[in-house]
Amino acid sequence: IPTEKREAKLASSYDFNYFLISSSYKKENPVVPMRLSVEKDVVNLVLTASMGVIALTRNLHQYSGDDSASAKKLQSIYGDMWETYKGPIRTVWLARNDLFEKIFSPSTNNAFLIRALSNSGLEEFNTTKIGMTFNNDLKEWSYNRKFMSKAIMSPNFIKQVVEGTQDIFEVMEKCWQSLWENLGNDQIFDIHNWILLATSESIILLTTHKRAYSIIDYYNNLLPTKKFDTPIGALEESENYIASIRTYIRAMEFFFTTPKIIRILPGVRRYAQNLIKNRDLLIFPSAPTTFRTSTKPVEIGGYIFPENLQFFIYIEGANNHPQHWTDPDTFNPDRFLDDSNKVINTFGGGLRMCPGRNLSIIEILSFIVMLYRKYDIELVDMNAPIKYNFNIIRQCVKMEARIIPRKFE
Ligand code: HEM
Repeated sequence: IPTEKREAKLASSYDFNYFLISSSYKKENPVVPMRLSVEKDVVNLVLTASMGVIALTRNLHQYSGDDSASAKKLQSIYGDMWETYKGPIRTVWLARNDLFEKIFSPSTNNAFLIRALSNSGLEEFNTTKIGMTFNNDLKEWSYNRKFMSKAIMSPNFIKQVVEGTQDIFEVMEKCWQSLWENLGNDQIFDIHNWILLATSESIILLTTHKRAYSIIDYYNNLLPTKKFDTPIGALEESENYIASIRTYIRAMEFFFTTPKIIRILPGVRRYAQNLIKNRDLLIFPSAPTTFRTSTKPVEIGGYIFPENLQFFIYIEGANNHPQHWTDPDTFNPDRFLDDSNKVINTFGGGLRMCPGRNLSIIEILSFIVMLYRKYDIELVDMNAPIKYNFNIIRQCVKMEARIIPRKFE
């Protein structure tokens, strides 16, 4: 089908059905829209009215809040390209590396230099002209990005990352030691929280040059009878500060996705105001995201798409694609020895690629070396699914494990 006809077909296929996905993208068995007529019967009337609301909100009622889980399910049904509507907002989802090529191209002529079009929520949260992630002022964004990249790529900075991680790790070990001595060797640790505090402390140390000591705060709450002192000069209320960074990320998602009509509802309004109050507590933190907006008409996967269209890049779906890797869901680090030149888009790509990628890799590597050099980690339940939240980024919320000091002969 010529591309312009495909586009026309795509547009019309949404007009009268409320189904999750356009049948145009479905691989087989196209969806047949169900039609309801208004009858006198009250039950039917209510049903029809609900269908009307659903037709208007389209996929909104199906949105669980977890983009990654929805994407996984949708990819298994519809293949590597599909689209959804949250109310009037059309989003095209892409889940294979070759479909990202134009979006991740490093050219300055790239039609995807903007992550998301400005909307009233992002305006209210004041994030479209400052910072980086949602900054649509490309001059300002480029300046911020160069400044940050230069700062965090310098050898001196990298040295500070490794040394800082080491210091923080030693504080954590001291706390573990005391917990073992006072509560027994079989202690179960929420390993996710310790790691979250350690990495957050590291970022705080690098950005503010102040030690946060949120690990000690956390330990003091776990074992109030054997408290450690927080050293002088530490950032006060560091646990709150870290919680505030997480709230900030949640807020970005809230203001990006919640329509004004919902934001002005009494309870929701209060919530929104609290998120803004939280924003004002902070320096500007970063939030990794995986979506872009077209600023010109563009062809992807054989379809022509208009400008100002939201694209959601499902990186995980592409990274775990069976066409790309053999047994993609098997944990097999050796695969990188054979296929070391394969594309992995974990940090995005092109000019808006994650500027914190080297810092993260260095930090994760340092942390893993320090941990496994001396300890084994044993999950309490190897088969339990990972508990996580999704708001723009996916954050683990709990991971129970025993930390076992390794025995050396
Ligand atoms: C394992 C850790 C991390 C992962 C997996 C990650 C991933 C990502 C991804 C996928 C994007 C979107 C890129 C795109 O659209 O092409 C992104 C953007 C971004 N990341 Fe990260 N990131 C991580 C850590 C960090 C750290 C530590 C920082 C800050 C020091 C950071 C700062 C940013 C910023 C500022 C952006 C927006 C860039 C822009 O719009 O120009 N990230 N990240």
